[in-house]
Amino acid sequence: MTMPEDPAEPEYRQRRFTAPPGAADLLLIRHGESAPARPSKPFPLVDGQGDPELAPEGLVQADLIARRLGEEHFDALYVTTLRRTAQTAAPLAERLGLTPRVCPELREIFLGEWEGGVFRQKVADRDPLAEKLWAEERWGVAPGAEDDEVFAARVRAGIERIAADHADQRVAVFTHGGVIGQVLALATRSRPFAFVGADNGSFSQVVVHGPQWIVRGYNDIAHLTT
Ligand SMILES: O=C(O)[C@H](O)COP(=O)(O)O
Repeated sequence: MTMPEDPAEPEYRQRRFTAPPGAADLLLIRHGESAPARPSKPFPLVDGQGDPELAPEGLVQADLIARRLGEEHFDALYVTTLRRTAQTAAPLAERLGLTPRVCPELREIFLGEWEGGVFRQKVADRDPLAEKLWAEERWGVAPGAEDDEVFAARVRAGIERIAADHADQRVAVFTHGGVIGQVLALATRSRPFAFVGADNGSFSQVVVHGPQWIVRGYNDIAHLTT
């Protein structure tokens, strides 16, 4: 026999996630597809780093990002020093009436002698050093590349700076595949490359609350596949 419910008894529903007070809610967006690398025409460099423009496919992805997010609220948009992030942010920035800010710390890993498009060729050719880089999960295997710990520290500094400037706010950060992988590795203490390979135009989400970085999503591409 079931007992009748006592209307005075308290009940406890499952809790929905809410960001802790003071946290910054960061949507990490990988830029759209960039122009193909051609051995005869290396990418222009900015501070030594390859700076291709978006490919036509990347421009379409930028529009799809703006269509998905254009009715949502963001307090700020960030891009890096590399034009593929600014080009990807442009349609959303226009819809929202926000001017993107630049976070240099969240520029891509510096790949030394493999900048300008060479990295893609080495990977496609299954160059032994490229195979070693993937096997050991260390960018520093590329000749002259940025040290992995230095990269991790600057990415951490960039995320911490944005989080400090945007407590209780929501921010879209247009950045790079290597950077998104690094942010999620820092958040989860995972293998270094466990989250490398986010798709162009994808969304990943991290809620940053001091040293506590809460992962809310990785590689959401629903807006690109409809
Ligand atoms: O394909 C590339 O050029 C590298 O993987 C760089 O990735 P990114 O375009 O996300 O910076």
